[in-house]
Amino acid sequence: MYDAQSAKKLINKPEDVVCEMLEGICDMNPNVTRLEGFPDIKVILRRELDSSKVALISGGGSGHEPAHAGYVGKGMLSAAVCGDVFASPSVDAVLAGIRAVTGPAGCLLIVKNYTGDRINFGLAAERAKMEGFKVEIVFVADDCALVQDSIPGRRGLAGTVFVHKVAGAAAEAGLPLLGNNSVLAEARMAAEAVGTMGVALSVCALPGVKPSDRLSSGNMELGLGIHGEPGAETAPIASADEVAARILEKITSYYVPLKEGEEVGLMVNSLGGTPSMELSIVGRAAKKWLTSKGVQVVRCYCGSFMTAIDMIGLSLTVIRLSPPLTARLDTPCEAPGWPLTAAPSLSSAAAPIPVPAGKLEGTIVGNPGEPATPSAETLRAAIADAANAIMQAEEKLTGMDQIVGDGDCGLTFARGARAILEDLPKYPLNHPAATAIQLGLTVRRSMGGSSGGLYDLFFHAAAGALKETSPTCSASDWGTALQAGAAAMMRYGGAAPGMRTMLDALVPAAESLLSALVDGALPHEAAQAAADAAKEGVIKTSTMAASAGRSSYVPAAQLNNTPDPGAAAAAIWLESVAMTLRSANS
Ligand SMILES: Nc1ncnc2c1ncn2[C@@H]1O[C@H](COP(=O)(O)OP(=O)(O)OP(=O)(O)O)[C@@H](O)[C@H]1O
Repeated sequence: MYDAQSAKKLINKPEDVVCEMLEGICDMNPNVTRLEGFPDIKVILRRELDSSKVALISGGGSGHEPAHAGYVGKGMLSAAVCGDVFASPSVDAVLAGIRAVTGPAGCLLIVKNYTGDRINFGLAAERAKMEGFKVEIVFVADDCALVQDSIPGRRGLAGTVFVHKVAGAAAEAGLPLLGNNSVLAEARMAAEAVGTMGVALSVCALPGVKPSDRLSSGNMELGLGIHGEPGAETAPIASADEVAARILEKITSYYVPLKEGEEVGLMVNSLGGTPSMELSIVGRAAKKWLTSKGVQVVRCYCGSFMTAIDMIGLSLTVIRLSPPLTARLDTPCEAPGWPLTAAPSLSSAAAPIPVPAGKLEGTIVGNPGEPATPSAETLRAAIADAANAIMQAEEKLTGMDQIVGDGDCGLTFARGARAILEDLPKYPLNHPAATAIQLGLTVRRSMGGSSGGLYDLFFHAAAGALKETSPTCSASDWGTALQAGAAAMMRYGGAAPGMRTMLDALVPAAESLLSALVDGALPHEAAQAAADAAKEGVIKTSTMAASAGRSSYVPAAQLNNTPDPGAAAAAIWLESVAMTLRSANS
């Protein structure tokens, strides 16, 4: 019995996945349809076919989407013949596909090199020829993991998609099936120019099947296929840069040797479970590696092209290009699986575009060259200690935010604190208002997120309040500045105390600071009163309902007993300031 709970897959029944997926593909793409005989015959084909052009068919087991049904469209495949998950389609299905799309111009079958696909596509081609169809086959064997002379030979991997694209554009351009200048010749040229190798961090989970626990945490497999079979080598997980280098060394050392100045295309292919973020990081490393070898990476493709269901991992494919081959890759096509890729339209390398400086940026109002006054030294220590305290609390803040928010609070605050420590030597500490402006600019540049914007507002409003008195600031000026900062957060952030935000720490802190001073407290005592009020505010947030920030999206029951991380951060830096003032006073 299928256990949806433990399988964690958005399917109905494991036995229906392929049919329902293909129905979905047709429902969502008005340019394709299914062939009669479905579901025994699982062929997805273009609704409008031009029989004067060579037809292209590919296919194989399902589970590699968008390969191959996602590549059916004008300019790429005429049809995709789909098998069950990781199982080659039947001879009858391939033959039905050939009969359906092949006109007088003939048909090319692009087949990944697997024994089952070779047999079923090969037999279907032979039978179709006997029926009078012009049919040719190109096998793609782009796997670079092993130097292999065994019978099955190298596997067909993501490089197959380049062959689809090149042959598809050639067919669309009206080239004949056979001859020197033909669809077959171009498909072969692409197949010979391409090499692929993958890395996996997890084993894929077939619908309804418990995945193997072969890959322990901390390990990766290099040189795998796309059917969950073990890789050629198991190794401890390495960095993106190292993995890209290891894969590319292997690809280019034997199968796709590259000369300096040669042009290549690069494909970064998710095996199904890898986030775009990681694909881009590896893509960056791969492009850098190739460029460092003097190779020109003229096209990059990044995304899901040939997956292994939900496997975490990716493959890199390198294709040696010449201008005609590149032009085939650039030809527009209507297959939804092929990406809209930017071909460089400008000749010079892309350099970052400079941002015109705003009025405030870089304008240091005070003079950092002046000798520091004693209060400037205290301010420096207070800022440094507070930033260090926030950095030390990163893990704690993240832990809270993972329960009540989006899990980035510790990172965001630590990023801001680190940047403040970097910028601190440049702050005009003799001039508190100017320093507050610089603090605002630092957090604006570094923190990001809602809390970064809110602290930017906070510091700029605080600077406004300090300007009246700057450069000499009393403790009550600092209290007023704290109050003004919190008021600006409320004005623009829309929250108020009681809504489970950092205001629940900052507002009582400002009030306590000012009232302690009115009661005759010394500055460091008033600062301690502010820190204590902030801590009490933090405790209160644990039982508050959230009506602002990410916590407002979290179910109320999950919030209970965990304080608001932004409030906790405020209490941490206020406590640190109080300690610094206390030691400056002793
Ligand atoms: N409107 C607001 N006013 C005051 N403080 C807020 C507000 N929204 C969020 N916060 C505070 O910011 C902290 C982090 O908030 P949140 O997780 O919403 O933002 P973020 O992660 O910094 O940014 P993003 O919204 O881009 O994810 C919260 O713990 C809360 O204290």
